[in-house]
Amino acid sequence: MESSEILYVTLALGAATLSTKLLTIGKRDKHLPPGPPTVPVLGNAHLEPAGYTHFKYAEWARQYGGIFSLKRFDSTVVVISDATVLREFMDKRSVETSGRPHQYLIELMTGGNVILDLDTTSETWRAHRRAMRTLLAPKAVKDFQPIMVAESSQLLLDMMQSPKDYAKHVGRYNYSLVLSIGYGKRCLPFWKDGGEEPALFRGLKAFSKTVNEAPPLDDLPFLKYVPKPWAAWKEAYKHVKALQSGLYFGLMEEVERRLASGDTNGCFFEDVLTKYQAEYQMSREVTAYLSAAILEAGSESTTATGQTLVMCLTAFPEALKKCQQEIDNLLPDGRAPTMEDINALPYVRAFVREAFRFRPPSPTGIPHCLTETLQYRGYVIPKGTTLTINVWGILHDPEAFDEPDEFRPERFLLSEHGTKPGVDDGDWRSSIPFGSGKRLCPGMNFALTSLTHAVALLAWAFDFAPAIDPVTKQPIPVDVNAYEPGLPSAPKPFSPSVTPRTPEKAHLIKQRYADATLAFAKYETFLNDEERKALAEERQALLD
Ligand code: HEM
Repeated sequence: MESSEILYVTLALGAATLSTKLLTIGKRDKHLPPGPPTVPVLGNAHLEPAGYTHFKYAEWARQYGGIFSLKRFDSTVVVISDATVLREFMDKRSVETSGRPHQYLIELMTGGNVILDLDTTSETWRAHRRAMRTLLAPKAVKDFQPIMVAESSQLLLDMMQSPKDYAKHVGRYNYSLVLSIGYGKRCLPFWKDGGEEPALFRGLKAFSKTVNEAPPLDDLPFLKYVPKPWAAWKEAYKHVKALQSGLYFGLMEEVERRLASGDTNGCFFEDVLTKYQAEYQMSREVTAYLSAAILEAGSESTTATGQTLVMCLTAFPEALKKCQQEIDNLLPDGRAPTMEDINALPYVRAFVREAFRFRPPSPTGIPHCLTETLQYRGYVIPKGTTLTINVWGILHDPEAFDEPDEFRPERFLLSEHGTKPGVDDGDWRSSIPFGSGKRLCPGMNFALTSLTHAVALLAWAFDFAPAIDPVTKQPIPVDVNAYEPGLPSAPKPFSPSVTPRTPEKAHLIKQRYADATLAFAKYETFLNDEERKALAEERQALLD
């Protein structure tokens, strides 16, 4: 054969192989669970909406069942939409179902040091997980009660003084809690006196923006090689990395300085530096990045949920009234509910559980990845498959819940999981919004305790209602369907009117805040003498 003929045959064979390969990309293997029909190359990628995917997943679950699959180009996603499948496949086979899909851009930003993104076989994951268990053990959480109570008094005062800023107040409250217990340092109302937003919030916003604006680098890896002028993410990720590591190392160094000067206050990071760093063999970098587990994981979802709770208090007057009646019956002397009172407030607890069901903060969970090929119900699901828990679909399944789109706390008084009569709820668990298996959220009990206490206090203290439009004099309706597209899922801003229920309660709110001065002092050592004096005067002035 002539050399030109050899070249021609080689090219033809190459083209044929490539087109055969291209035709298999996006195709669903016959052993996978069913799913929507695929098209070559894209698979189902063209059918998946860019935001609010949970609505589409819930629709597909009704069509294809409690376990269905999607093809995204060459990769496979399995979506779990049924409590029994969740238990059998995810929880019971957690050793194989608890990996995390690798995300190129996130790894660049975090340097592979963040618990949420690591495989469970990684040493860093194990060390961070052990540390979180120590921080969030029931006994430790009990020790932190004084600051939790003190922070809740700041929350009530802030809500009374500027209800329109409810989102900031809820964010500050949750962040200050984890900052105090983790690093022994409060977050004061940062918006006062033109203060700057905390670095954590700026870092989280920059992180989400970078991830949302980047092209699909994991699905189309060749995009990684697009030159810088056409790939803004290549600069953006460096900015995020610098912001986050600056915050984490900065906080760690602050605690180191306090330890060196003997100015300690018993916060968790003092134990990390003096004990756990050596015990869990954590490098300096791995130790610093524990912040991501404490601060980011610890405040983002709780803040989104806190905002949902304020929305529900505002939008559902009947449910608010029932919370208030229950609290008033339990505490006829009018004192504020304590954490110990929560057990005696079943309706308030049902209100919180219904809010988690009605608007779960992670409606499609956080994706896992299968680390070994598994067989389940006759399907063969290959290693590397992304596993998504369709939390929204499970908690809005009309087969399981009466009128799932209605906010009705009573359903949790009638059955343990709020399911309707006749539903076999043996496979259900109340922790579905918090993930599954080895990766189940370690902060679940802490979050439930602090949020339920906050709701009890807010309902005790205030009447909530939609704010009145100053021009039309009509209430501005709260749209309970208006949610931000990102994760965790938080309501779009709304306008609540928040009024103390009685003048006595308004006074008690100020009194509680002034009484918290001592509990706060331990966490305000970063203030200089002048700042401390000004704050003491401000607290006293409230009571004058
Ligand atoms: C309303 C509050 C919260 C919700 C809804 C929530 C939800 C979740 C979810 C869905 C996951 C993923 C679990 C999985 O992959 O299966 C998770 C992981 C995690 N959460 Fe939470 N969380 C909350 C509060 C907290 C708090 C207060 C902390 C700590 C103080 C915390 C620390 C973590 C950590 C460290 C992880 C990573 C676990 C891992 O990947 O192994 N979370 N959370």
